[in-house]
Order: sequence, then C-alpha cells, then structure tokens
Amino acid sequence: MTQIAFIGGGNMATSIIGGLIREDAVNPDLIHVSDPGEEQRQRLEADFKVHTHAENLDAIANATVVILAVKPQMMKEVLAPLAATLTARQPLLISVAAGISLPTLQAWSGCKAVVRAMPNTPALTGTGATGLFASDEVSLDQRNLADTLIGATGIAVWVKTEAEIDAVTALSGSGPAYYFLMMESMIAAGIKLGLSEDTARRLTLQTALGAGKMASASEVAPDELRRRVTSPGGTTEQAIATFEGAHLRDIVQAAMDAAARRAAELSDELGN
Ligand SMILES: NC(=O)C1=CN([C@@H]2O[C@H](COP(=O)(O)OP(=O)(O)OC[C@H]3O[C@@H](n4cnc5c(N)ncnc54)[C@H](OP(=O)(O)O)[C@@H]3O)[C@@H](O)[C@H]2O)C=CC1
Ligand SMILES: O=C(O)[C@@H]1CCC=N1
Repeated sequence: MTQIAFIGGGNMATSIIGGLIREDAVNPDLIHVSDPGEEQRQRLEADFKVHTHAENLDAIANATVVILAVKPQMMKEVLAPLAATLTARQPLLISVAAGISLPTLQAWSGCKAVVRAMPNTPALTGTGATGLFASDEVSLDQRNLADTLIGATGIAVWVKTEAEIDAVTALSGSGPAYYFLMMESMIAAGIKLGLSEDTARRLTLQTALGAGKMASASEVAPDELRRRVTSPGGTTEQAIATFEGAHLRDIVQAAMDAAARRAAELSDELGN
C-alpha cells in the first residue's frame, strides 16, 4: 500500500487531501502530514482523520510518495534536513511549489524521480485542474501513480515542457482567484443596483456554478455560449461592449503574463 506524506499542511495540501479523501482515492490512514502549526495539525486530524506530525522526518519515514506543499521560499531549508533520508529511500517526490525547477528539486532533495504538479484549490471539491511534468527518472508506474492520485482531485494534464508549468501556474494555478475576484465584483455591483447582499451573493455564486457547469458539459465553445446569452439590441450586449471597451481581454493577458513572469522570477530568486 502506498503511504503518502505531505510536507506542509496549508491551503493547497488541505485541498488535495480533502479531494483525495472525498473521492475515496486514498485511505486517510495512509496519509501523513507534517506542519509546524499545532492548530493546523489538529484541524487536519479532525477534518480528515489523517496522521499528523510536527517533524517532517516523521512524516516521510515510510512514504513512497512525498508531496512538497510548502511556500517556494521555504523549500530549500525544508529539504536540507530531509535530503539524507530522501536520498536513501528514493520515494516519488511531487512538488506543488510555483517556480522551483526539477533540477533544483533533485539537487536539494537527492530524489531522482520528481514530478512538478501545479494544482489549484478546487481540488478540495474534486474539481481541481492540475498540470504535471515529470523528470526523466520517473518510471511509468510512478507516472501512473501521480496521475491517479492527482486525477482523483479533478483533471490531471501532462505538459510537454517544464516551461509550460509557469503558464499553467498563471492559468489554472492562480485562476480560481480570478473567478473569485469576478464574483466579488458582481456581488458588489448587484448590491449597488439595489439587491440585498444575500440575494446578490446567492445569484452570483449560482450563475458562476451554472456557467462553469454548462461550459464544461457542452461541446459548444465559450464564445458561442456567450453569443447565445447576448440578444441583439438587448441587455447583455451593453455589458459585453463595456467589457470590450475597457479591453478586458488585454487585461486578462497582462494579468496572466504578470503571473507567469513572477513564476520565472521566483525560479531566479530561489537559485534555480
Ligand atoms: N494556494 C494555492 O492556490 C496554490 C498553491 N500552490 C503552491 O503550494 C505551496 C503551498 O502554498 P499554500 O498551501 O497556499 O501555502 P500555506 O502557507 O497555506 O501552506 C504552507 C504550510 O507549510 C507550513 N510550513 C511552514 N514551514 C514548514 C516547515 N519547515 N515544514 C513543514 N511545513 C511548514 C506552513 O505553516 P505556517 O503557516 O505555520 O508557516 C503552512 O501551513 C506553495 O509552494 C504554492 O506555490 C500551488 C498551486 C495553488
Ligand atoms: O499565488 C501563488 O504563488 C500560488 C501559486 C498558484 C496559486 N497560488
């Protein structure tokens, strides 16, 4: 049985663990999580019945998969005391950190089989979107294992080059925040138009869910779905013209360029 260790039990680890358990993909008894925060550990134990540890070495002791879910800025100092054990045991290492390259992860950990994964927080509800890229040393079995584990939290897409992980980070890694910002904006605008906060919130969230579900379930592309809402001479046309007039597409491009640039900058700053 594969034992999985999570190093860092924060937002992203919680989302992946929640997704794995929700989908019955992994028995919680096989999941070990280390995090310095006692409250964090208690929450993970209470919510998911996983094992938790204050010491990272205790979490990885019997793990065949080790998932690194600490901030990129912490990665080097987190891996240093683990490197001897990881080098000896050679588990499959999966890093979800933005901007830390495979060669750097291999050098810092001593692990040869390393997968870079760029997930997103909707993993918690089984609707995650993750981009994956593997080092040459990852065996077919290990690749399938990573695919099965991450696939249980939503969709898993293997990209062809490591550089694409920065693009995935800018798109789906950060992407939920873009939609949440849109939701915040629509709720605020609905209230200004005279709706109660509760009504504006409920209608906004259901509209986001409906649009997402409809676009996912349909063979029809988003641009055509948009046209079907936009009656000539009607109301949507006015709203879309306002977005286009404010160059929404250019704004989205600039935002994602900035996110991808930051991922590359992190690589440089952190010594990749
Ligand atoms: N959040 C997201 O949507 C996404 C995040 N990621 C990546 O996931 C990684 C984690 O991000 P996120 O979950 O948001 O961050 P969090 O800060 O929520 O989680 C990191 C956790 O690691 C803990 N930690 C700190 N030091 C150590 C240590 N020495 N050993 C073990 N654990 C430690 C932190 O504890 P404490 O808080 O006490 O310091 C915290 O609980 C990042 O590398 C990020 O790039 C990738 C995709 C999406
Ligand atoms: O903001 C970040 O750096 C992380 C990576 C992608 C989403 N959150």
